[in-house]
Amino acid sequence: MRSFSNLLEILVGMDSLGEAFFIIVISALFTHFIYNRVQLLSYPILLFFFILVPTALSFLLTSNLSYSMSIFFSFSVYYTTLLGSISAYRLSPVHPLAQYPGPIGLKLSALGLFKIGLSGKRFEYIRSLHERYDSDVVRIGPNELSFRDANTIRPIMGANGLVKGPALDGLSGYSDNRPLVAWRDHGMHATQRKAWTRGMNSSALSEYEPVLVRRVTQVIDKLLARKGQTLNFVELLTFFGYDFINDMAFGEGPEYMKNGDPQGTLSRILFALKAASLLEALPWLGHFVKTKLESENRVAEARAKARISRGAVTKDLFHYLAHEDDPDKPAPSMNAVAIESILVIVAGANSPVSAICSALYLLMRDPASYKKLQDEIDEYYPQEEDPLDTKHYPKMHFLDAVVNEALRLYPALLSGSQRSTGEKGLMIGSSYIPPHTAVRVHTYSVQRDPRNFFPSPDTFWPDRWLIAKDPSSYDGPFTHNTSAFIPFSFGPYNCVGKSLALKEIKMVLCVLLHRADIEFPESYDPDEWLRLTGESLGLDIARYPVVVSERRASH
Ligand code: HEM
Repeated sequence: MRSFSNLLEILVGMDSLGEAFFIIVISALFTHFIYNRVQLLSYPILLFFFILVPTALSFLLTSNLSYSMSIFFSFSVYYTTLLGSISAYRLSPVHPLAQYPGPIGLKLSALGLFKIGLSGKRFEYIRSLHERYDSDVVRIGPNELSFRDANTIRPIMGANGLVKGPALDGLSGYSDNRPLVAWRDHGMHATQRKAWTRGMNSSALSEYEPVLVRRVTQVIDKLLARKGQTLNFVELLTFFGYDFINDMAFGEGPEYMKNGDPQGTLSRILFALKAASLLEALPWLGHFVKTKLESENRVAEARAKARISRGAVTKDLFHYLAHEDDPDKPAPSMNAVAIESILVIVAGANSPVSAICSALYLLMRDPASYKKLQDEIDEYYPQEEDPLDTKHYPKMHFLDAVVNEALRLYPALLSGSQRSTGEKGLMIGSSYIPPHTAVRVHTYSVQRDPRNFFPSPDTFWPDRWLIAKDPSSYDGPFTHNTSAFIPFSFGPYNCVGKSLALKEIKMVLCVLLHRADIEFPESYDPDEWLRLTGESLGLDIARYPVVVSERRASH
């Protein structure tokens, strides 16, 4: 009461300059109040609150100050108050996320995570925060939490879990025409996913298999054509991945393995993914800037449109996405189908290639596992059997273990996929997460947590997957929590391409180790790969050189 009467006394005693500054401060506080409730995301609204209001307020000062000084002081006081008020609120105990630990820089602004993203090591940084604060929940943004506890996977990502967070809004330019992965609305997502599910069912996959066989044969022949020489494995595999996905999705493509990439298209896509990943931290920027991914998007869309107009030559993925398989259903618009093309290319090519390259890297660093896998392949595929024939893959437990272990250590989405608590908020255990909080289960931390995988959670040890099936075969403390293994995500937004991806990864590894021996050149320091591998929109795998020698000719 006393402070209120003090305030009144001050106000009454104020001169006109004091009153003017007081009004500017109150206006800035009001803008913060609005900012906390509404997204100020259109040019006219931004112009109003951030330019027009302080400009109009400067007129209150013109009776005491020159016009230019009035503008200067009005903007200075307005912005200082606004930023001060926002910062104080975000750091204060009244902020809804105040109870969760995190570095001050990240609590203050999403720019903090944006800056970490530039290093490509956001995944390692977030894991280090969980360790530093010894907490399963850390605050990684003013309004974002990261979770490390495997028990949160189901409530956050499961069937009754949360909708997608705003991270990918910026990439879609907030448009109503989005690829499947970017839909936040459960209903729209479920409708759009139906065609994808048909395009990835077992009969569709068997249509794609001859294409895969042809491309795998081609890539191994390419490798062996340069036996004894040092070659860039990741680049060749990337060419393979893009050639396969173009055939599988559009029925044809630019033939990177044959022609190389003289136009630098793939380097542009990979660079664009890095730039685009930064928009994850500041999605609202998508209202104002177009990323380089946007231009690659247009190229991919043009290819999809040409394919749809041409009609199917084979039953490729767009055969299903464009409902050519079900002519009785109303066909989706050309734009709605074409928008999927960049998702097909990027998710369909990069993720399996990253998995193959990380598995091979890890095998080459672990000669015992390398030999064990090669022995298993030789056992199932003796000389007279063809490893391109997938019939034995389901029985090859060590192959399965190698692929799982590579995906455990290097999942495609190292930092997981963002969700939002929406209007209702979320109760997890005894903690309440307030409405409109962005949350992510941090895949990299969960999959390397010793409470889920023990011993040696950071070590490539495929045998753990065999021991899990027969725990009596291991003497000592052992933990293997498969519900903490989520490389393909979990719940309604999980990876629709999982079966195709696993078939592709297994076929390449099987045929490669069947026909060739492969190792790093002596001059190469494999630790360099660990330093350079990072995170963009997905796993950004570093290149490494290999030397191959031939074991046997093809069938
Ligand atoms: C090792 C290979 C792969 C891994 C680790 C992987 C991982 C993932 C993950 C983690 C998600 C969830 C994304 C999110 O929640 O935001 C996802 C979604 C998706 N993936 Fe994959 N993926 C792989 C291969 C593929 C392939 C070959 C395709 C086929 C073209 C594909 C198509 C998709 C699509 C369309 C989605 C969106 C699903 C939806 O939102 O309903 N992925 N993938």
